Amino acid sequence: AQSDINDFYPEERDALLQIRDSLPSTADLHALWTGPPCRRSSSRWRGVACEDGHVVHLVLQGINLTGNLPTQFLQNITFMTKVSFVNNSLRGPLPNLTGLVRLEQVSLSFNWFTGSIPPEYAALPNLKILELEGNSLQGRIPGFNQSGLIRFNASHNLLGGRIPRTMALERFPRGSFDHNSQDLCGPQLDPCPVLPPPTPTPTPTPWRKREIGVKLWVSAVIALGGVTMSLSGSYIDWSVKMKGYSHSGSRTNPAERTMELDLFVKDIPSLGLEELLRASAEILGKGKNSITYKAILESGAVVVVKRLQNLNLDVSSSQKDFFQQMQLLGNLKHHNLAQIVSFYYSPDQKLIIYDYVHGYNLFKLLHDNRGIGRITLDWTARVSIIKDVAHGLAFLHAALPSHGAPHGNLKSSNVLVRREGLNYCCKLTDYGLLPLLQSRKFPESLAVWRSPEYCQGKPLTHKADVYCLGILLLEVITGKIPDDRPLTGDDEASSMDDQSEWVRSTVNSDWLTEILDIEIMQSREGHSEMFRFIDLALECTSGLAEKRPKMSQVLRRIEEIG
Ligand SMILES: Nc1ncnc2c1ncn2[C@@H]1O[C@H](COP(=O)(O)OP(=O)(O)OP(=O)(O)O)[C@@H](O)[C@H]1O
Repeated sequence: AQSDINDFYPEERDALLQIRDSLPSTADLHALWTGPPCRRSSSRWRGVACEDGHVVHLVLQGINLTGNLPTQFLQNITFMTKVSFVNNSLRGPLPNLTGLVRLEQVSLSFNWFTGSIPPEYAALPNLKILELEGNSLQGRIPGFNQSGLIRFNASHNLLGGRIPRTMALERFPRGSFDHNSQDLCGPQLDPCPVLPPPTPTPTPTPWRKREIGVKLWVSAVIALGGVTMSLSGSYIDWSVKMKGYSHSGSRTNPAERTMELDLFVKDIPSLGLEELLRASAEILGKGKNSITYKAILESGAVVVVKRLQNLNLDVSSSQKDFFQQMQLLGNLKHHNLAQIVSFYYSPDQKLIIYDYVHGYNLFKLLHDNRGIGRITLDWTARVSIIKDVAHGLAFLHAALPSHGAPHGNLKSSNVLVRREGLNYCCKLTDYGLLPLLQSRKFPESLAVWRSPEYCQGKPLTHKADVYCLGILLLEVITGKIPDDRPLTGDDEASSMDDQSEWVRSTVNSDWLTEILDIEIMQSREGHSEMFRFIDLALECTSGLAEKRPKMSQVLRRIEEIG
């Protein structure tokens, strides 16, 4: 009989070591994956499970595993039944799974995988769960028809064409397929066209070669170019995303493309739309109403492009309203706002182009990587962040007095934090879009839609932003993530379902110091300020909008405290 130590298969270990040795992550796999992966039916390796000395599960989720998965590495782990790399930063093609006949679960969602879904995935005889959502996969969906398939999700990719009409795939709802290319079709989404689309005639001059008179003044971001260029090699093809409207967007007319856009940054260097389309881009985030890209232009300049989606379903505003709103927002200048550089409108596409802010968003700074290896955010930094946020919001309130909620989407992921030496500088983004999104269709997609008054069907005022600021203050002080469960969307039910419960449970503690984020609790100074901020946050999150202070008062109090 083999001893325990030898009771594993070296080729399986070697395969796992390829990951350990080639992909950085926040889990220290070098320290955690030593010795044999399996001891009969147990494993000490993080994320690995074994049976009879064979590796059967590999589950590495949310550890920021970064880079290209070695494509063939799984081939030698022939007893594998479950593989999951959900919520990492893996790039390149999906792994080869040919011959892994025991596989029951393949979960690769929320990464940056590109290329197509390999047809051999449809030949895995025992597949029960396939999760691929939230990548950048292209091409057609293969004809999955495994009778045991109980979960399938390929949404939020760039897939196109006809969804194969198999019994297995027809069992899955719209949500398994939506947010892909416009031409992905089938009974689960929009029906496919009966006739093949006509060949375009005559063949137009390639759009890249057209004279496009669009100019964007981007010198403000050129200064950041050097920093971001160092990230080269990890970008998806931005022009693929944009071709959605350049080619298939039949309603886009050439005159519109050559129209001069309004520009909000005054410096001289110019840029055509052509160059924007050629820029390589990386997806920064996908929300219910938008996808946000970081685009690196040929000049090295970096911009952020927010592509608003679903507005044609929701928007009550016309092109004129969109232009007016963008003119208003683009002309706002404040050092605590991410500057809008320009915008683009076509019937199918609405783009807002911002200055790129080099740094992290506040959500990441507060919550990512808690535990070993985390860089803590001390109290001084938090006070300076709170002040910047309050200045940015107070400016918006003064500049847009007639707007319901001038920011409308204040939350920690929309606070961009740049480190400047020992100091932090924050810029608010995603502001001013409420008038363009007047629908209850996606009730969780704007922060003000979680305020008590909205949930009770009442109109939104500046006080809804104050409410969001109160939530943000509590998040900064307690380190707790605000309740983000989707609302029901049904007025009566959702009136009970705003974030008030989260506020109460967050501050409801017998020992006041227990509510402080552990990272600031240990600081020797500042406790009385922390509690004064909590008092202010509670006033800001009052269930009654009229009881909340005005933003100008909030700013004054923050200045007094800090
Ligand atoms: N101007 C910018 N500069 C740098 N990073 C940005 C900029 N704008 C947005 N980002 C980053 O892109 C991410 C995605 O933005 P996006 O607004 O789509 O996401 P979100 O905040 O998660 O969702 P929502 O659509 O509800 O605001 C943000 O979390 C932020 O970190």
